[in-house]
Amino acid sequence: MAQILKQSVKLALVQLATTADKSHNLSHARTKVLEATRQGAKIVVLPECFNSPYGTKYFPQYAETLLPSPPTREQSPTFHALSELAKEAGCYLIGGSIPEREGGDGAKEGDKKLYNTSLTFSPRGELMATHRKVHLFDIDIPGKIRFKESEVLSPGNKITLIDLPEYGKIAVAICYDIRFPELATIAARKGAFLLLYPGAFNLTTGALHWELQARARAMDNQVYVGLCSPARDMEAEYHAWGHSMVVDPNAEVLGALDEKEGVLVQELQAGRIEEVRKGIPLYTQRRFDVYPDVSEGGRFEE
Ligand SMILES: NC(=O)CCC(=O)C(=O)O
Repeated sequence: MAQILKQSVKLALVQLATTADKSHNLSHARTKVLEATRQGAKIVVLPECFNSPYGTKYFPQYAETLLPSPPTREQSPTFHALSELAKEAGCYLIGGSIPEREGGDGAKEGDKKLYNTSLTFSPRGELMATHRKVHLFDIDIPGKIRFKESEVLSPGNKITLIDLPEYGKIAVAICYDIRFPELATIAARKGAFLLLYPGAFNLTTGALHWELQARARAMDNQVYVGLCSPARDMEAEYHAWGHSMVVDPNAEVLGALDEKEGVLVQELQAGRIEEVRKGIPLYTQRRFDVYPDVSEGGRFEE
């Protein structure tokens, strides 16, 4: 039987120090992505909101229009920067996420919906997939943190699975999406070898849940998981947790950063998923006579 990960591959997570200056963020991302590919990475991930500060008041200010695709350079400088960078670096580039403003002529500019959106480009610079964050980050922990993405953002409506022909399928979702295991399970059961989450947890939930979520999604589904955060900036309004990490199909942390800027490069081994699944054969032990098979559902188109 064909392996789920067809050949071993180096994955890089770029824990970028982001600023309020979009063009600086884009050129700095370029430097770091090229640093990753010089170390042999073929799949490179940027963090959630990698080209802007993270915060509801910033989303409208930094939003770019992506549709109809391809956008002009004026509509989306980030689309073009990522496309050119993927080509220059010769890697699959998961462009973290950016605030997106709905395109088209319909609504007035100020009424157009905003999304938190991730773009994935091929090594030829072609757009392969778009993921709009499905589960918006709305939490309120008294005395600690209140954040309501839904005050300005609209949710996406699909699961994003991407076929990288030489390696196999990956799934991309964004940060808070990781808390919803159904999404991960559906993607894994549809054949993903790797679940990627550009994300920006915070200092309250980060310590408690960041690694736990990553390892849980890996353990439940016996796949690789990568979480890519921005570096922490205590001068910014939102303090990201950092600690970007790669977890293997047996839920072991293969590598992790601290809170500072850094590039984590980790090899994902072909055959490792099968080895783990052979030892603990969840895949043949499910009881769909007792509970439903969630992977029979799932929406893949917006
Ligand atoms: N940007 C986010 O979605 C943050 C999610 C988060 O911090 C959490 O605890 O979940």
